[in-house]
Amino acid sequence: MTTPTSARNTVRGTIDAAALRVAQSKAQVLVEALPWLERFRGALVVVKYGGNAMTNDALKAAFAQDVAFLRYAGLRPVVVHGGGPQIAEMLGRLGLESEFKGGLRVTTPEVMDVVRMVLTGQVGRELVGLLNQHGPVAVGLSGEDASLFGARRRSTVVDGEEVDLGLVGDVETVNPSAVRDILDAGRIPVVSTVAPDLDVDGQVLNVNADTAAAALAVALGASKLVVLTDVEGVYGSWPDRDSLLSSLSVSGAKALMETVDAGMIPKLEACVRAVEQGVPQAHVVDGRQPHSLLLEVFTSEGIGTMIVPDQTEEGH
Ligand SMILES: Nc1ncnc2c1ncn2[C@@H]1O[C@H](COP(=O)(O)OP(=O)(O)O)[C@@H](O)[C@H]1O
Ligand SMILES: CC(=O)N[C@@H](CCC(=O)OP(=O)(O)O)C(=O)O
Repeated sequence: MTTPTSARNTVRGTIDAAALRVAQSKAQVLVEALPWLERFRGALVVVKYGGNAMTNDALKAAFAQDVAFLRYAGLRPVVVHGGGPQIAEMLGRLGLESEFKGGLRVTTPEVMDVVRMVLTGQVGRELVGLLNQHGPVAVGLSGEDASLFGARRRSTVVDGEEVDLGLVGDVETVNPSAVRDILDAGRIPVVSTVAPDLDVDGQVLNVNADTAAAALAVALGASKLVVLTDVEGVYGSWPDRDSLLSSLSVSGAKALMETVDAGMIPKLEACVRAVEQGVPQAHVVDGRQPHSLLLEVFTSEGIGTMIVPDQTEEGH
């Protein structure tokens, strides 16, 4: 844990006008956060951290600072992480191949072993370690623990044809009691999204982390779902960089799903699912920008794209 340095017993000298302006602008940042601190005090926020946003150690450390900040500011963050690129890297090292269809990884039993090992044993552990540098707060668990998730196998449709994805599932049941226990103890749950198969005892399924995060946000009655990814937000006409949307209604998001590329489909599906089932707002935010989570929660303009129920035009 970092200890704040004390300025006591040191001579400051004269504060010049420029230094005073800097100090005042720092105070202004804190004051701008006040209404959001008041509004979200005690609020449960599910944060989905995508593997593509974990590009370097500094960014991961900044993410851990943000989540710890939320916790110490009195919110109740729940982290749900992905790890697609990390799974790909390990598959490569082991000489195994896998392909994506409709944004989902075709998962053989061998690939499933690697998915489980990387998500629960590697990515989840690393995030828990980073968070615990800010105090003994983070507890990792997977969708297998205390029956957190239950999933059923799913297929996908590509070019009008149904395609088998192997051991890939959709989360159909959520038992959030283990997550609640961790929250009630004042800690931060860090969830890996491997899920037991409801139809085959002992079988686990690979589920998309965006959709699992949405299902958990609904089951927990979260105030927000924030999806951190590798793009500034949702673009109305991708890849036109002038078409970044600051907010989007559920109907708008559904219409857009017809046009977006693979990676964005599960994200929009997840946000729509969360908002339709009672989460007041979902956000797609650029995880490559340090502290994007803090900017989303504690600044008046927020960042990225906010998805809200139809006919809602409120600030974040
Ligand atoms: N309309 C759109 N707006 C933003 N990104 C889009 C859109 N359509 C497709 N994309 C693609 O979706 C990607 C995000 O998905 P993905 O890479 O799977 O993220 P993650 O690993 O965080 O789950 C973006 O990098 C972009 O290439
Ligand atoms: C079925 C499916 O595609 N599962 C994903 C699970 C990890 C994930 O979703 O990671 P990101 O959030 O980093 O994309 C996969 O195997 O890559």
